[in-house]
This record gives sequence, C-alpha cells and structure tokens, in this order.
Amino acid sequence: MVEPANTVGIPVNHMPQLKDELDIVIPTIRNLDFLEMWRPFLQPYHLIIVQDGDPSKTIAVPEGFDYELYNRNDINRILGPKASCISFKDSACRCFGYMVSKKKYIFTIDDDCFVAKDPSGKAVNALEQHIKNLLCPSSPFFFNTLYDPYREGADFVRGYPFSLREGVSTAVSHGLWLNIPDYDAPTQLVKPKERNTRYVDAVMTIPKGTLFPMCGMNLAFDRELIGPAMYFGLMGDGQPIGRYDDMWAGWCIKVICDHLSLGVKTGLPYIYHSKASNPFVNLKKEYKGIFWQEEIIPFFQNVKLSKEAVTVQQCYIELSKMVKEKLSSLDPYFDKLADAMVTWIEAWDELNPPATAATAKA
Ligand SMILES: O=c1ccn([C@@H]2O[C@H](COP(=O)(O)OP(=O)(O)O[C@H]3O[C@@H](CO)[C@H](O)[C@H]3O)[C@@H](O)[C@H]2O)c(=O)[nH]1
Ligand SMILES: [Mn+2]
Repeated sequence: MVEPANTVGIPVNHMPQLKDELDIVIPTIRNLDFLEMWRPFLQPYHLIIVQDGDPSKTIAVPEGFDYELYNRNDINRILGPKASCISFKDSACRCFGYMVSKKKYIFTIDDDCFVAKDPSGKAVNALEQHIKNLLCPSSPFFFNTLYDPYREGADFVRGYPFSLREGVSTAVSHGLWLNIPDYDAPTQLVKPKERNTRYVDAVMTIPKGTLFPMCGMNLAFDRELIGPAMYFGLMGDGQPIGRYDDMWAGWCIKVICDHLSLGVKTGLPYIYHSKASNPFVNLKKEYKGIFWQEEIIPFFQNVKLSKEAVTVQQCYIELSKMVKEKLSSLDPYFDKLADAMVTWIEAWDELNPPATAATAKA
C-alpha cells in the first residue's frame, strides 16, 4: 500500500537552493490545499498560479505562500490577440506561467500531487532532487549502465569514453509518480485498480535520438536553456485533442535538446499522485492523439534542424514550419498548431526581450 508522506513537523528550510532563481508553476481549477503538505519544501519559493476555467472563481491559496495568480482575463489582458495560443480548460494553460516567469528555473506540479515517501519512509523533497538533477550534467551521447554517474557513490563505468565524461548541461528533469501512474485512458480502463508502488532509486539521461512521453505533473527545467520550446500546444476548449499537451512539448524539447547538445533526465524524484482523472473523459480527449501519434512520432524521429538554428527560438520556428509542411495533411489541426507555435514564440519574445548591452549592464 503506497501512502503520501506525513510532513507535519518538518521545519521549513528558509535558505533553500535557488530560492530566488526558481518559480513554481501550478495550473489549477481547484483550491490549493495540497500546498499545506508541501509547505516545508516549497514555502520559501515564489509560486505562479495559472487559474484555468471560470476567471470569476476565487482560488484559495494557503497563508504564507508568496505567489502571483493569473486567470483567463489576465492572460487575455497581457497577451492580447496572442492569448489565442494559450489553451483554455486544459492543464496546458500552465505554459503561460513559464512565459511570465523571470527566473532561470521552473518547477511545475499538479494540484493533486502530494509528497511521496521513499522506501525508508522519509518524505521526498521533490524540488530538491529536481534541482540536483538540473545542476549536474547529463550524458546523452553514451549510456552509463550505472545510471547517473554524477551521483554520490556512483561513477562512469569501465569502457565509458573519457572524452564524454564532462557531459552536457541539463535542460529538463522529468520526475515520476507513486500511486496513480500517468497512464493513457485505454490503459486506465483496462487496469483501473493498478497503483504504482515501485520506487526505483535511479536518475537517467535519455539518450540522444530517443523520444520519450513527457508528463507535466512533476517536471522541472532550465528556462534559459529550453524555456521557449516548452509550449504545451493547443488543447482543451475548442480543440480536437487533450492530454497531449505535455507529450507535444516533450517531443519538441527533446529534438531541440538533441540538436543543441542539452540533456534531458528522467527518474527521481517521485511525487504521490492522488487522483485518477475520469478515464472516459480522458478517452474522449485522447482518442485522436492515440492514432495521430503513430504519424507524429516518425515525424519527430526524422526531424533534422539546420546548423543555422543555434537558438531555441530559431529551432522552434524551424520545427513549426516542418509541422505545417508535414503534419497538416494528417489533420488541419496541425496547420493551426504550427501557427500557434509561432504566436507562442512571438509572445515569449515580447515578454522576454533579449537583454541589450544597456540592460545587461544595469
Ligand atoms: O481543465 C483543466 C483540468 C485540470 N487542470 C489542472 O491541471 C492539473 C492536472 O489535472 P488532473 O490532475 O485533474 O488531470 P490528470 O489526468 O491527472 O493530469 C495529467 O494529465 C496530463 C495531461 O493534461 C496532465 O498534465 C497530467 O498531470 C491539475 O493541477 C488541475 O487543477 C487545469 O488547469 N484545467
Ligand atoms: Mn492528476
């Protein structure tokens, strides 16, 4: 039986790592009582809450947290017509939080994710582990069979090329989930009672050239290295697909990380995922994605970005052109998505103008 950790009594760490360089982005349609359990680990950090759905609803944020909250009216006011690229009535809206943040790092978590216990019964500080993952290099060019070589008590194994041991910068840290696993609707329907009780004590770099299904519920990334590619697509209200927001972003960031020699890690930390969303509702949202992805995956596997694409924005714009050219025949949705990818970059650059010499000096 897997249970969340009891964090009552764990003192808040008032000097946590990257306190002023990291924002926590939470998409929500609920209240945020779940933060009580995270208080010892997250209270010192700034939250960016993206309130989805009815903007007239008031979201209760527990006392003592430092936060900014954006609802749909705010998104429309800030982005104007470009707000069309931000999904409505889908957790994909969280990417607006990535765009408005001014920090180097982002940790995003769902409001039904609680603190997990490790096998010794200790409460897992997921954010601390994500920071560890992001601050140490990745090894995408050659697989280390003893997993994370930079971890205390591990190293590169015999036969690992010394020329590759410096590794590359880590752009993304993808965490996992105890209890309710992130299964697609068909799997959820077939295995409604399945719970993930297996805590695998490992962090791995996802090898270059390999795609992966990125889940957005327990995810951290270096916003300066890969932020502009973390667009969660057009999902939810008015769109033919849902629950492929994080998947789309994961495929885009992975081909760009491979191109720019950046690392993507998966494994620790675990969170405790408490709520299974309705599998029938999920099936309706997912079903087009389930057959579209049989074409989308080969598309991403064959993406070749040009050597002129040296920034994330340039890579992303190139990618949007390939989406328009090669996926629009699959469904007109991809034509719209390709345009939204461009709008996203325009909005990103508007809110995050490149530092000029003057501003850089100030
Ligand atoms: O319309 C909505 C629905 C939900 N949210 C917020 O988004 C997260 C995730 O919602 P929930 O936990 O109910 O759904 P899951 O199926 O468990 O989420 C997983 O599916 C992924 C695909 O979207 C998602 O990223 C995964 O985590 C909660 O915080 C809700 O409050 C929303 O903003 N708008
Ligand atoms: Mn959930």
